[in-house]
Amino acid sequence: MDHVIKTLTPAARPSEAAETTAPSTLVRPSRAEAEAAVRVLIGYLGDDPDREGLLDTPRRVVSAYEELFGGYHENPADVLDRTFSEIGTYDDIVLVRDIPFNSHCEHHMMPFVGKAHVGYLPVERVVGLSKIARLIDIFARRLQTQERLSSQIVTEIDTVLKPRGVAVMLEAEHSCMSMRGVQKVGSRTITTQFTGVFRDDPKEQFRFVSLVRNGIG
Ligand SMILES: Nc1nc2c(ncn2[C@@H]2O[C@H](COP(=O)(O)OP(=O)(O)OP(=O)(O)O)[C@@H](O)[C@H]2O)c(=O)[nH]1
Ligand SMILES: [Zn+2]
Repeated sequence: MDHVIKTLTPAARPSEAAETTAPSTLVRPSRAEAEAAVRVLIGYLGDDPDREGLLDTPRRVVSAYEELFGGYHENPADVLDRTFSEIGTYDDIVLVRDIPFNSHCEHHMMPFVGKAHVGYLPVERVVGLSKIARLIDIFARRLQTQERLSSQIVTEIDTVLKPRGVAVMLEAEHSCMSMRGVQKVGSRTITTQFTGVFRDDPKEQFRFVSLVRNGIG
């Protein structure tokens, strides 16, 4: 399975956007408990957590995880709350392509790394281009599936900007498939999700894919 092309069913619901945010009833373990868990893992692997080289490792691992999974503590709507209306009569596609991202699959907690391409058809207002990349990072820095990451990006842009349509394509390599398990180095998974005009009009969908692939629609 070298290339998997998946077109998800339409209309990811707005509630899905919050799906990977920890429910408020969940008691968050302390940092000391998280570091102790890393010590247990080191011991389970067969090494000595008290040897010099590993003494500081639990602290480092928890700090790294706080950074890699910082998306749980950020609100995607905040990123998109600033929009601009001085766009003249522009109403055609805005497409940001080749946005690098890295995330972690929720099944193995191993990285999947790739590129995102995001387009939308604005209605009167546009969002700062960098905010699209920031939005991707907020959702990517959580435990994810590539499918849900795709749908969350689309749903958030659709909900906040209310454009004529949103299109997203993610292409990524999953290290749980390359470094372990089935060990298929170089296989890429492609997911797409469309709303509005991109979902309903095959010509617009084709134009998005052409712009992503060739830079011309
Ligand atoms: N659909 C989907 N699957 C994913 C994603 N990330 C990882 N997976 C898959 O999640 C599946 C988990 O399958 P399991 O059989 O429960 O776990 P496993 O025994 O470790 O499976 P293998 O990876 O085949 O060794 C694997 O097939 C992974 O390839 C993702 O983003 N989307
Ligand atoms: Zn995995």
